[in-house]
Amino acid sequence: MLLNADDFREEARRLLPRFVFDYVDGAADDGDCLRRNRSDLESLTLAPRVLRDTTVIDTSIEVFGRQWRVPFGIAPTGLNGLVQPGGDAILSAAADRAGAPFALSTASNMRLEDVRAAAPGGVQWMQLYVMHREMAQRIVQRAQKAGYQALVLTVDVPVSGNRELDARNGFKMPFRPTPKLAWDLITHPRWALRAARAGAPDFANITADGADAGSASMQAALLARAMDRSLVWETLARLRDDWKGPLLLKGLLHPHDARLAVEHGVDGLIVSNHGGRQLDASPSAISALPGVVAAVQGRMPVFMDSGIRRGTHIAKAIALGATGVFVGRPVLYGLAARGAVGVDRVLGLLAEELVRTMTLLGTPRIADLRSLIDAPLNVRQ
Ligand SMILES: Cc1cc2nc3c(=O)[nH]c(=O)nc-3n(C[C@H](O)[C@H](O)[C@H](O)COP(=O)(O)O)c2cc1C
Ligand SMILES: CCCCCCC(=O)C(=O)O
Repeated sequence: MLLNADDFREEARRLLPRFVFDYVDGAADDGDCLRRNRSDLESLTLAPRVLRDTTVIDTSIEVFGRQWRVPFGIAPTGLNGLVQPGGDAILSAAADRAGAPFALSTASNMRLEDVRAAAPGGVQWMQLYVMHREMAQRIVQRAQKAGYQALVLTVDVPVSGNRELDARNGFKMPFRPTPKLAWDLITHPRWALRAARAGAPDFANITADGADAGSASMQAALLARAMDRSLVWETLARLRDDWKGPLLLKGLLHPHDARLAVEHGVDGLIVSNHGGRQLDASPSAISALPGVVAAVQGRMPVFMDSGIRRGTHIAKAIALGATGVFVGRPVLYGLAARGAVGVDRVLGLLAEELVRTMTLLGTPRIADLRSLIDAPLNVRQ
């Protein structure tokens, strides 16, 4: 039975070729940070209040003038077309149905304009990787024109994390079958057939860029996660000018960086260690959250991702000051397991678990969760 995010993970493991599952599920080096994300979330406790009216539970929040029905959204993940062709359109539409935001990765296999069209009424944010400044500028312009409401600059990938599982699996694009990969495909015929019908996925936002050969070298750069490492706080000003809507930084963990973000006119933060896929020595995102929240002093919303698998995890992050959270792998497990229905179910499970948690805690509104931290409750920091 598929009763929680971990069940969907096992189903995804069964249905996806090994190299795809490992790409989605894997982490950097030894997976220490990945495990820490989860165990730190698990070790926190929330002491419930009793005899409070919880007849109606309201999980909605308002972010940048838009109402979210739930305080969580779908994090940007690249190469979703590998999990299922058209993955980003499916995820985006599912987020919209759940009243949640969707963040599209620069490394999508679909053009950002097409993903936007899949859920024109939804909250959609565009994630930016800067391999090349002019190309990034064009992506920003296209995202603005297509109607993305916020821009998320990912700042924790100056270089790729060390993904040994991918190396062992010979996972690289363009896809060149080796005997090991061929066996992987033969033993997962449903996935292989669907992928063969759809054709080899590429980085559609880069190929759609139009700038002559920009494409080939930029695709290679993105594949290698070879970003522009000369990007610094001072050069953020250009992006700040180009993008007219809210600008968020994703991948911050240090309170001092949070203060710099405030000084540089950033509108929001996503405290994240990339789901443990970058620096394996990083602190868990949940343990870094209170320091960032304190540094920001309410001057902008602070979101968190990395390790969220349960409604209780969402409640804990909010109790520690997060405006809301994002989930990465769980929705990809849902997509792999049952397509759109699976994504709906994973989002639905998280929402149901959150409602149950809020009822058990005696906190009918999201703001009540936030005040848990100031109350004499057992919330460890
Ligand atoms: C398969 C995969 C691809 C990812 N691709 C991107 C990406 O293109 N851009 C980005 O900013 N973060 C990317 N991330 C990181 C996620 O946005 C997010 O930080 C992370 O998945 C959160 O951790 P969780 O998977 O434990 O929820 C990726 C994560 C995964 C699992
Ligand atoms: C193989 C290149 C994928 C692009 C970047 C995806 C990503 O950020 C990740 O964590 O993986």
